[in-house]
Amino acid sequence: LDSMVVEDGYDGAKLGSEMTQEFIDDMIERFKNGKLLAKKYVYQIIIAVKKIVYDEPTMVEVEVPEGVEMTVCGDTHGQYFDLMELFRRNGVPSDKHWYLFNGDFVDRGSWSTEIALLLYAYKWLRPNNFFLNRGNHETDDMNKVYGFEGECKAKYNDRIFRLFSESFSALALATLIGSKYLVLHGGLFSDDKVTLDDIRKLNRHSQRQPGQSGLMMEMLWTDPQDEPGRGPSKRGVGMQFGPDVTKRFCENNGLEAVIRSHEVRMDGYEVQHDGKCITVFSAPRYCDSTENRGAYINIGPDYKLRYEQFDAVPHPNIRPMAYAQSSLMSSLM
Ligand SMILES: O=C(O)c1nn[nH]c1-c1ccccc1
Ligand SMILES: [Mn+2]
Ligand SMILES: [Mn+2]
Ligand SMILES: [Mn+2]
Repeated sequence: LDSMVVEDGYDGAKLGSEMTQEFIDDMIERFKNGKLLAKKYVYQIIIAVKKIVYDEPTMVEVEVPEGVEMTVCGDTHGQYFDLMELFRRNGVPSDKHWYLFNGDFVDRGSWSTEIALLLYAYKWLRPNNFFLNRGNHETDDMNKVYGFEGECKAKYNDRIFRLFSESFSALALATLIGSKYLVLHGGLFSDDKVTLDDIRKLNRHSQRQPGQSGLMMEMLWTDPQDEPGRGPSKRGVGMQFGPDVTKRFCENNGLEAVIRSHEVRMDGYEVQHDGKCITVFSAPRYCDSTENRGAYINIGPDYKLRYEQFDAVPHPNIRPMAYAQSSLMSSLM
């Protein structure tokens, strides 16, 4: 890395051995204007964040101290200009304004590298008050089909995609807020006996991709259903869990609720299962087609959940999945 030089003509801020707010501010403007980062800096950012997140527990545990507000965001799916709107409405990450992004940062929207690099830059700058959960779109199979792999190759190169892929495998799978709210991308389990300790003890590094079964797959893929019990997944992967499953899990683990994402909601969020299963989704006008709002959840030291909604903003005329490799091409590669 040290021997790598910044390409000629790069007119952005310099990055030294540590991330700075100044670099982030410059990066935000560059991305708004359709510019890229120097590849050397992209390598540095991903490598630094992979190291940070690799050493985090599979379930990160965080309290909200006095004077701090924690915002939980759901899927952003490469919708960079809508993420800018969220930060404009709700405030940017700072020492007093902590953020947790609950997976599916990339794919679908065509500014996935911009979102991934911005979230990673914040994680590097503020490792203890900026949090990232893995989603089912932080996986190779989804990135090949839904645009992130193609976007990395189009804007940067294949090595950068492979570095992102390794960093995605290192991400935490859940975040426990105030011992009250378990935040994870998909949802609960086919086995009633799963406890927070099982999640803590899960060695996420032994399996880079979630596969078709097991705790990691279920945490990234399952969905709530209104009917009691469990049902088949509509996605062909995972399963669906009813209000009784959520009630038992919360009782067994001393939780007030499970906060998850993974599904679009017309209001940007939905409270289900008698208030014990909350979906939050932060990609308004999803894929430029669904007329949904976006939402995020603000949590203060009182641990009350405050829901806020926001609307999509105009973006440059690049369609969703503009860089997705055609399925034929990617199957031939
Ligand atoms: O791309 C999405 O909308 C999405 N977000 N989470 N999971 C999916 C998904 C899963 C399987 C097939 C298509 C989309
Ligand atoms: Mn606000
Ligand atoms: Mn999603
Ligand atoms: Mn998802």
